[in-house]
Amino acid sequence: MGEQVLAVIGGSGLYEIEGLGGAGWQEVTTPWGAPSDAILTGELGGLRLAFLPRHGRGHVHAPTDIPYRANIDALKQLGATHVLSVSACGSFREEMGPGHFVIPDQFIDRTVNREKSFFSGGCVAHVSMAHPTCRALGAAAAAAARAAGVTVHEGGTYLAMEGPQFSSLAESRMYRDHWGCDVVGMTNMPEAKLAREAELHYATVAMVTDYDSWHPDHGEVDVTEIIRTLTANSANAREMIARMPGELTSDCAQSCDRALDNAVLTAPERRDPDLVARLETVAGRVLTPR
Ligand SMILES: CSC[C@H]1O[C@H](OP(=O)(O)O)[C@H](O)[C@@H]1O
Ligand SMILES: Nc1ncnc2[nH]cnc12
Repeated sequence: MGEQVLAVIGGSGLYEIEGLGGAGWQEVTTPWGAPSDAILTGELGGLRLAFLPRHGRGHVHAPTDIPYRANIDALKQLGATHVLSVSACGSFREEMGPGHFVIPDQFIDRTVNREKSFFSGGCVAHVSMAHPTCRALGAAAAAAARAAGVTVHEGGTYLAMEGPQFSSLAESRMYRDHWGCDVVGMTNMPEAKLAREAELHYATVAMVTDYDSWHPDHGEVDVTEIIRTLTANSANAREMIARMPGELTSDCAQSCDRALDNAVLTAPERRDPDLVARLETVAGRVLTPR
């Protein structure tokens, strides 16, 4: 069992974290372009940690424009084995109120305008997304958040929408009443798909900021309201992250780290050498004879 390295992708409202030993911002280049920002690395309670602000410091990337592939590649280059996504979300459930954290175990991907795979013609691969999150990592995050005093809901379906506009009332009702979704956000797809392709353990902490627009007692989503809740959520997220070293285990029963076993269909002699070279970080384990 190699060393576990935790990557945290911070969402809206979480652009840096404090308390890392030997902290420094590292510029990382990737064959998929530049990541969202430099990556803050350091040590926390004996655990190596890498923190990447998904929208960049100062919130410069819109959900559609986030360089999702570069982010995952860069984190893996830095040795990440686990990726904990920390994201703001709207809630479709009365009981999942603003300030609560939800640990989804399913996603519905309604995004349409993003690069969703590292693989393509010249090296085709199909990984399973039946269980898109790492249960062990999600449970560790749930325990850390509860220890930080947060109300946590384990399990649920995250609807990933393209944005940047919020949902219409009809969409909000459809996601909630007909599709059975629990929370909505704009960024966890294709992030979760790419983490799976890169054989990383991935889980999301979806921090509720609002009731989207379906709730009869709450008005439509309002960004000012969201930001007010985001500030409190971000403080709780920092408390949760500080407790992750005590909760992270190597107990994954889903073999997230072997997701590419039997996934690559392109015959070795038909593979595009340039693409194979670009895939070295994410898929070198199965593509490059060692
Ligand atoms: C600030 S409201 C909308 C914005 O917040 C979420 O971002 P993230 O998932 O990175 O926390 C949501 O997905 C939207 O991008
Ligand atoms: N209601 C909502 N819809 C999409 N993304 C969100 N992020 C925070 N609240 C959201």
